[in-house]
Amino acid sequence: MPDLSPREDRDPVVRVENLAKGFRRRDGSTVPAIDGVSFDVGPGDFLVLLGPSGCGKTTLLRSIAGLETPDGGAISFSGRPQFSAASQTNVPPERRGVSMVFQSYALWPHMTAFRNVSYPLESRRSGKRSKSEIASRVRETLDLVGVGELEQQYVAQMSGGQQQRVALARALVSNDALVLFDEPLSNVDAKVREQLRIELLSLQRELGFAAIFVTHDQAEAMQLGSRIAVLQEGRLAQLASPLEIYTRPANRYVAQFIGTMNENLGTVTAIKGETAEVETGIGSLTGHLNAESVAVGDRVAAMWRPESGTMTNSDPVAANRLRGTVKASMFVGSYTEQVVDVAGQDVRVQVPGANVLSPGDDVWVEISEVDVLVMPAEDT
Ligand SMILES: Nc1ncnc2c1ncn2[C@@H]1O[C@H](COP(=O)(O)OP(=O)(O)OP(=O)(O)O)[C@@H](O)[C@H]1O
Repeated sequence: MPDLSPREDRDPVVRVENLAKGFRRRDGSTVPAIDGVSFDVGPGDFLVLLGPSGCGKTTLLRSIAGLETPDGGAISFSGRPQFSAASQTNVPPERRGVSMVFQSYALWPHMTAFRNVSYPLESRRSGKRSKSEIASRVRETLDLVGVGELEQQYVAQMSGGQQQRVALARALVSNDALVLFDEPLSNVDAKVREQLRIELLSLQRELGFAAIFVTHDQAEAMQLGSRIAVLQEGRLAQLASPLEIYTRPANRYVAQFIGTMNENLGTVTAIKGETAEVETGIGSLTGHLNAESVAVGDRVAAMWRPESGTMTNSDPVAANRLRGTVKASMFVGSYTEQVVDVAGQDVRVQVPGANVLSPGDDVWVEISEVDVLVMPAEDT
């Protein structure tokens, strides 16, 4: 098994430098699937690669695994080069010492859970173990992921959730420092998915491996990631903690992709330090300026989260107040979703608990200045 222990303390588990990969289309043009991406993954990190279909997540993950050969840049694991366009290094996947969990499980359906999980240990040339050592390691891992009692069952006879647990056991059995996940939970039903996320996180904390996890589901990314890399057409739009991505999205694309946002387009009428006043179709909104390059007269988007709005029918006090009429009011359990017509545009407000209003009610919506982000309009 390749030694992934860091050569020097400062070497991350994974370093990706200026990676690029293009695919040739039939018409001869090239799609830049990854376009100059760089990041580090430290020990115990859980990095989520997030973005819509076609943004390059899978190509990036497969390049790290060695299943795809990039055109440019470099990849190293704990200081050891795995790929380098400059020095023409390209370590084959089976010698990189990483495990991968796929959306399709990629198990052998007519083999037992035990055989599926023991295979990586038997097939790795270095670090040969005895049969009984392998058997006890396989049983321990199957127990760890909660399918110990299914060890002699054929994979074809298992539910999707059970199969994905076996696939997880197969990835964890070699105890690699890095485990890669390619949308592993998208084929299991919502309840099982939720449960597997919680278990995956506690397993990752317990075992201490670094994880890179691809998903297009932003809620999954928020739940799992210690950091999230949002990809936009092969480039890194933002790499930050879930909290930072949610509260301080780098641009309009990230803001629109993560959670729900009210977005009001308008023109900047005044700038004071980091605060900008924007004249929008629903009135004047003041908020935090997200980019230095914005000037008075520029076209921008004023963006705010539904949960940042409050509703009142008495005189409002916040800097941003909008007068509107309730269009719909839906109790969804922990909050009530209000859709309010303000000057012909819908705004969404989430208020805690049950607070159902009648359509046609006149209301004020208030949003504090710190909760409104002002971003360049073209930044999508
Ligand atoms: N083998 C290939 N040949 C040609 N183009 C490809 C190939 N693989 C990927 N692409 C293109 O590269 C871009 C990135 O694809 P990739 O599969 O990495 O995206 P993704 O974000 O993982 O999408 P999804 O969530 O749909 O899997 C897309 O435009 C895709 O069409």
